[in-house]
Amino acid sequence: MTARIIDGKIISAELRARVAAEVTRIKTDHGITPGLAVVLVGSDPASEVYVRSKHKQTQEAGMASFEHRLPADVPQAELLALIAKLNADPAVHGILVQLPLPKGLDSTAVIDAIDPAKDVDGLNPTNAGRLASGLFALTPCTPLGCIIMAKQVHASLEGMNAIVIGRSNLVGKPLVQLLLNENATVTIAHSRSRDLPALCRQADLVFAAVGKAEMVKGDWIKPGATVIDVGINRTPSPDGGKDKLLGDVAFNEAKEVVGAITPVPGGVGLMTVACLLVNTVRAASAIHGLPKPAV
Ligand SMILES: Nc1nc2c(c(=O)[nH]1)N[C@@H](CN(C=O)c1ccc(C(=O)N[C@@H](CCC(=O)O)C(=O)O)cc1)CN2
Repeated sequence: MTARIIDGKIISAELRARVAAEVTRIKTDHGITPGLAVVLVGSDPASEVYVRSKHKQTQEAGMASFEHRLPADVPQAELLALIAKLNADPAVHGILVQLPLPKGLDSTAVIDAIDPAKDVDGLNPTNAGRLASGLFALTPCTPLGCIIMAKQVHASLEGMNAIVIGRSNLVGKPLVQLLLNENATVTIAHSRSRDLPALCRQADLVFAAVGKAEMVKGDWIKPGATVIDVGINRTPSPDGGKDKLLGDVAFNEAKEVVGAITPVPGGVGLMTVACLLVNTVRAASAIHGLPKPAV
């Protein structure tokens, strides 16, 4: 069987074009420019790359981008004061604090401080609770991207057996809720699950979000299954060159078995930023009481 490669480059570009069209419409019809504020604390090299990409793509979509950089040793109170300022700023419709935060800062308190209406990461307990209750919520970006990618292969996920490997607040837990909203049958597995390979083999849809390079092997996968690989594991290159990016799935083994699979890089990661733009448009529309946007 030849595996279909689910191309994040193409799907994210299409989504970003739809966001840009929606931004133009909101500006023309309502005179509102959606604005996103991204807060980067410290200088983690991967976070720097992600924040630069967020800034560039926000501007390309026609939105206002506000970047705030703080030193790694910033006092918690100063970070919370910046969040309070952004909560009150009418030009800012979305607030995102890049994670992970440097040691010594309490990320739970920081996320709690973000106005739920501007929480474009969907991590505030109000949004997490609303999502779990089936209400309108801003939803974490990577799980949103996972669902969009799965739906490129299956128009409906209803009744499918899905496994989510990983139970983080950023990916695993919200992804389970989104899959339930799609009427999938969901198993959530984690480091303490017994016989993970056997659980995995029952799934039509595999979402791997464990953060361990190539942990999910080819013989764990049901033939023809769809695999969405959320892992981005930086691994030293054997020849001492640039680090390699590996997913949580052993891609070369898996592609011989699956029906469709996302690559790493070039898969889910690219959807994360595109979905952040979607959430910013949704937040701006909700804050101003505009009709639901077309993205
Ligand atoms: N506040 C948040 N922090 C973090 C999130 C998040 O959703 N909210 N997710 C990740 C990092 N992330 C966005 O912030 C992110 C990850 C990956 C990519 C991406 O484009 N990946 C590329 C490879 C890029 C590379 O070379 O590193 C790909 O997979 O092809 C974008 C954004 C943790 N923090």
